Amino acid sequence: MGAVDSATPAVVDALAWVHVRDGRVLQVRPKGKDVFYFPGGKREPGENDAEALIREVAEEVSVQLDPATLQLFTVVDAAAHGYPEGTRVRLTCYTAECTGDLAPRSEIAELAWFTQADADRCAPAGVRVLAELAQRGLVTR
Ligand SMILES: Nc1nc2c([nH]c(=O)n2[C@H]2C[C@H](O)[C@@H](COP(=O)(O)OP(=O)(O)OP(=O)(O)O)O2)c(=O)[nH]1
Repeated sequence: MGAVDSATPAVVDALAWVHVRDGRVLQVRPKGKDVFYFPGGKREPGENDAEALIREVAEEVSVQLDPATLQLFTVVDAAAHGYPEGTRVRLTCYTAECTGDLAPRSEIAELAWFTQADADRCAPAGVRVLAELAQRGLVTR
C-alpha cells in the first residue's frame, strides 16, 4: 500500500454560487484550466457558508452577494477536479442576489453563461448542478 499524502484531503469542502439569468447559469474558467467551475471555492478554517461564499465570489467575479438573500440550492458530492483520483468535492451551492458588475478577477480567465448543452465543459460537480437546474426548469436543456 502506498504512502498517504496527508496534504490531500479525502473530501474538498467548497461553496458555489448559482447565478441564473435568462435560462443560463454563470460559470468561471480559472487561469490555466480547461474546464469551467461554478464560481466559489474552498472554505477557510472558521468560516461559515456565507462568509466563505461571499469572499470567494468577490475574489473571482467582483460582485458582492447580499447575505440576507442566500438560499441553499443543493449539495453535490462528485469527483474533485484537479485532485488525485478518489478525492471527492462536497460542493454546497447557494443562490443569492448580488450588487456590482460581473467581471473576471485574479485567478479567473473568463466568465461564461451555460445551458445544460454546455455540461461537457464543466467539472464533474458542475455537471450535477447543471442537471438539477435543468430538471427544475431554471436553465435551458
Ligand atoms: N468552485 C468550484 N470548485 C470546484 C468545482 N468543481 C470542483 O471539482 N471543484 C473543486 C476544485 C477546486 O480546486 C476546489 C475549490 O476551489 P478553490 O478555488 O478554492 O481552490 P483551488 O484548489 O483552485 O485553489 P487554492 O485556493 O487552493 O489555491 O473545488 C466547481 O464547480 N466550483
